[in-house]
Amino acid sequence: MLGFLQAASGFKIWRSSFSTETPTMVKDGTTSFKERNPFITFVLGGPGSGKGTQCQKIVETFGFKHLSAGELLRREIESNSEHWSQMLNTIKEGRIVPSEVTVRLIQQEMESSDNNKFLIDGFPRTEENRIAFEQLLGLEPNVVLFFDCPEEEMVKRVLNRNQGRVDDNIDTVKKRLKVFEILNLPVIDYYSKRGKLCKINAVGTEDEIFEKVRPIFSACAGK
Ligand SMILES: Nc1ncnc2c1ncn2[C@@H]1O[C@H](COP(=O)(O)OP(=O)(O)OP(=O)(O)O)[C@@H](O)[C@H]1O
Ligand SMILES: O=c1ccn([C@@H]2O[C@H](COP(=O)(O)O)[C@@H](O)[C@H]2O)c(=O)[nH]1
Ligand SMILES: [Mg+2]
Repeated sequence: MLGFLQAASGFKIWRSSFSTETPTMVKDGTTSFKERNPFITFVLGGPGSGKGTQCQKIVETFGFKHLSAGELLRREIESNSEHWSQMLNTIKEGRIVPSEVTVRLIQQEMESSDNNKFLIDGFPRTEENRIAFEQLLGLEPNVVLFFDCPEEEMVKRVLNRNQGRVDDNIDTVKKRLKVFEILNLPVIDYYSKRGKLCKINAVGTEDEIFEKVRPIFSACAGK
């Protein structure tokens, strides 16, 4: 099944053109990002579960830097960067972009930020993503939020979103849900076993859900 999900994107050819250099290596005496001891939150959940909406509220209340992996990829496509057409096709098909690309984009944003508290929204999508991030940056998340939402509600929210996203249509949403179940749930399960998962019932108003999120960060931010 995993083979089926990844086979059709020509990933092997695409992947081979990325450098394997470890980007966190200390160069010219500068300190590595890891030494900044950043506070990292991964924000997970199916398509339309409300990750972006809740991240916005966390930013406003607790001053985190919000990095949406999907948004970083969409920005790359819009700027016609290398491999933009493969990325666009991958997103249209609801498949997952190779880890090298996504980790590099996230790492660049983190390293260039003055903020040291990060919300990484919609990443890692796969066990391979997770391992790539942890190995390349030498870091693990402090907390993992999981917005748990019924499929029917997620489909309704995505189809009502109206932001012009190429993947907000019923065919792609069905594929994204399948990819979420097969590739992302194992990541959630991994962090659950590591005692890092905060599972939040994502049904209710945006404010009601934020009241479940707030205590997770209040403890460390004193708010
Ligand atoms: N609690 C809620 N109740 C109803 N609608 C919501 C709620 N939270 C978010 N929405 C709406 O649902 C849509 C999807 O929310 P959002 O973009 O935050 O989800 P997401 O998890 O980031 O999705 P994706 O993975 O597709 O980026 C948006 O139009 C948003 O306004
Ligand atoms: O780590 C990631 C994150 C996202 N993608 C691709 O982007 C779309 C949209 O992501 P959203 O989080 O819903 O904005 C997703 O369906 C994937 O195709 C990815 O490949 N890797
Ligand atoms: Mg989102």
